[in-house]
Amino acid sequence: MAAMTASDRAATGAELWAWREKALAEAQAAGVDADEVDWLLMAVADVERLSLRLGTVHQRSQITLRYSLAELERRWQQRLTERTPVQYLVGETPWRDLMLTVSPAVLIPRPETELIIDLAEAAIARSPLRDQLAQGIWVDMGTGSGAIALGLAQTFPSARILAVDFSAEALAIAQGNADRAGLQNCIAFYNGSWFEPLTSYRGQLSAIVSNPPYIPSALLPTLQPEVINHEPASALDGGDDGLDDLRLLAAQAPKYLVPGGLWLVEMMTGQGEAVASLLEAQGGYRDIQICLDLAGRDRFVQAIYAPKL
Ligand SMILES: C[S@@+](CC[C@H](N)C(=O)[O-])C[C@H]1O[C@@H](n2cnc3c(N)ncnc32)[C@H](O)[C@@H]1O
Repeated sequence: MAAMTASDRAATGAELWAWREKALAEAQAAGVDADEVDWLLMAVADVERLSLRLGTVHQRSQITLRYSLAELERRWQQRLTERTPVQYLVGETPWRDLMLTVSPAVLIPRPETELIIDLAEAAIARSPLRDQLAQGIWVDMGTGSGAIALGLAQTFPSARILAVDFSAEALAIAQGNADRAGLQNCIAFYNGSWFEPLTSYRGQLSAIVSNPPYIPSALLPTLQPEVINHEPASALDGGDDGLDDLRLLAAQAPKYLVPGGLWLVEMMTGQGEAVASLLEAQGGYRDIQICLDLAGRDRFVQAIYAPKL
């Protein structure tokens, strides 16, 4: 980004309003969600959503900017022509009640994933071991931006959370997000492939929670350009049937969970029966449940580790 001069750091309400009108027309023509225009504006300028909706921003004589109008326009054109997700352009995204830093090194945490925290909370509330589990060691496998680890740390303040990712770049973002949320003392970060960095935790984990890559490789080219051209392929590609990583998590978890511990994953709609079958075939799980997302689609599978004695 070019260095900003003092005059770059401010715009009139009328200037921002005119830019917004132009961008809204371009968004409509390009099939981009109109809300993204306001999202970008709010990230750049000291403006409230309501003042944009009501048009009162127009009346303000001077508005402070984080970067210049020219830079705003450059990023907007990048959104339209390169289909760069707006979250990467502004460098952050809301998730639950958190604001998370994101970069192209991490998957943009999705709204549907927010539910995994509520499912974990409900599963622990139902467990006869609830106090023990809630104070135990939890893992977010494939933490990316750290979204799930942070959500778990907020929900289970007495738990110790481990966040694993094989991308060192992703872990740096996740660590920054833990600092930003004041949760850095609750979460330990591990760089490595799935259980590899956790061998010292065998038999000790209260819960394994994960949103692993689950998209069948052949489907990757059919994803929206925002996803396939910008988000890390290593966060998406689940191998031939999409189940490579889910299979590994189902097979390895019994070595790490305490009896009564929770196994909870997100998967692609339509994979519920296959994932439940993996767990049944493994033999060490009970209470296997396919859970729906808010749109009513199978999106999560949970189970309790119950070793055969
Ligand atoms: C679908 S993304 C989920 C990111 C984040 N948990 C979320 O829900 O937004 C999957 C994550 O798994 C990580 N990952 C992929 N393969 C891995 C492996 N073998 N070991 C550890 N992490 C892996 C990717 O780097 C990515 O961050």
